[in-house]
Amino acid sequence: MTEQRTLVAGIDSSTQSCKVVVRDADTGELVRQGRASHPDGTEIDPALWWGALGEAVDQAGGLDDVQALSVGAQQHGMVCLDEAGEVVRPALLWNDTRSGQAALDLRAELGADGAGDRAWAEAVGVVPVSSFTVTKLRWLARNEPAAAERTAAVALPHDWLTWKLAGAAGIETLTTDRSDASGTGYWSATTGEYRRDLLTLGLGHDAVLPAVLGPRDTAGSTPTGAALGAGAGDNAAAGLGVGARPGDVVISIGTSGTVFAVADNAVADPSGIVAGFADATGRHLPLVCTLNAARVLDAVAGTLGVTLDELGRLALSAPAGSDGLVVVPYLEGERTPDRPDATGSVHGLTLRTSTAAHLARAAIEGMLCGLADGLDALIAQGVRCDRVLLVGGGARSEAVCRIASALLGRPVVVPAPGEYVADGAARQAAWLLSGGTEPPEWSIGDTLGYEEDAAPQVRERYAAARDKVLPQVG
Ligand SMILES: Nc1ncnc2c1ncn2[C@@H]1O[C@H](COP(=O)(O)OP(=O)(O)O)[C@@H](O)[C@H]1O
Ligand SMILES: O=C(CO)[C@@H](O)[C@H](O)COP(=O)(O)O
Repeated sequence: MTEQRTLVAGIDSSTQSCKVVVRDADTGELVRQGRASHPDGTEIDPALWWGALGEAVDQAGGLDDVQALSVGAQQHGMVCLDEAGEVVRPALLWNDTRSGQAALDLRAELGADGAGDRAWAEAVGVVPVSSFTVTKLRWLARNEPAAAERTAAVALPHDWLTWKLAGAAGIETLTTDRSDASGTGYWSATTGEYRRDLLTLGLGHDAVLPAVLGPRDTAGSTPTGAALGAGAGDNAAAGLGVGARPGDVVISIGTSGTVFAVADNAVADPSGIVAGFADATGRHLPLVCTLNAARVLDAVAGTLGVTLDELGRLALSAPAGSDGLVVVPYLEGERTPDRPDATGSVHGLTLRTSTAAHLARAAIEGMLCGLADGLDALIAQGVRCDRVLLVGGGARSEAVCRIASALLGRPVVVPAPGEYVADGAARQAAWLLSGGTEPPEWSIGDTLGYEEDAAPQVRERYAAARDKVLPQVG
């Protein structure tokens, strides 16, 4: 007789797609998985996330035999609901930069000459930039006042999906978790409390906010009786998925580029470079995020008319530093540094550097230099870095892994290609079932290690070019 095993599921509703994994709760073994695409764009009707989730679940063979599941999702997205729980307008995503001015206004309103930035960092661990929910709410209040007025509750992507999976009862039943609440700009990871005054400063009035669950709390159950975990922001879920411990720094190269670490203490960085988020285990997750990561590779591969694999091969055929060619990759504006209106630029063009190989390498180097700057900022905040783990779609490229090791000046460890956000959500669901004080031990399997000669000169030249960019037109 075959032994009945307990199954859990994890969902990653990320910027570009929805991924579902079904795993054995005890061993973590992958049993089934599915995936469906999201449309492009920086605002999206949440119904499209729900549709993609259904498609990905179907592809993963359904969830009827699953005993618990959790949702991880892109952070910060503004999902406004009215009294009846209807979506008020399409969600504005983390990478939508229209609220750049709103961010500046919110900072100035808490104090002049940098005092406002310090006040925000102390209050909620972040200094407003266009990514955060509170600045999107301010944009809404100023530009679509009727929609702001109709907004009775504000949720994040994973809150809304979890609520839908639980049957979407009234807006007062919405839940979130510490990690995602910490990216709103109106919840403090230090006190564990909402700052309703800051919500009101953004939206113009108070609203229902999701109850903030602890890592092992339940958000209810699905109609088929599966327990719902608290869920998490995608970076916190990835941290759980790779089993990050204090001393590990995770660099994720997806639509966003992120550099983060699990830490015992909260960070409050008044420069705003390091965000003082919470993690998915009850600890903290200081994090640096760039807007331009894997899509830079997509864009340059498209320009050159090559596949991503060919782009990597071309890049490795050019010398380190691309003979002085530098790509500053602000293709969607940038968040770190805070340049919502910037465009990308290419410097150092000569007859010698005007080759596909030079451009391919310079694009990968430029994208990674932004992340290397992020690692420096994290370390400057006192974060330990004993080991760097590289994950996300971009980590599937050998060229990215090799060049990352050279630019970071450290070895990098690359887990086997996988869906670590969805895995982290599944692990949280397994934790809910086990009820242990720590998540169940799941192995991430074999890893690859890359250790290249350090190339500080590449970062120095990038630093000289980094600020020489034009604003967007119009
Ligand atoms: N072999 C590869 N080489 C380089 N990049 C890759 C490769 N495979 C996938 N990617 C990149 O992965 C990205 C998607 O990564 P992912 O982590 O799934 O993003 P997100 O979670 O933000 O939706 C794509 O933009 C693509 O450029
Ligand atoms: O804004 C952040 C982190 O602060 C991003 O990391 C988003 O959470 C989007 O993630 P991906 O879709 O790129 O994984």
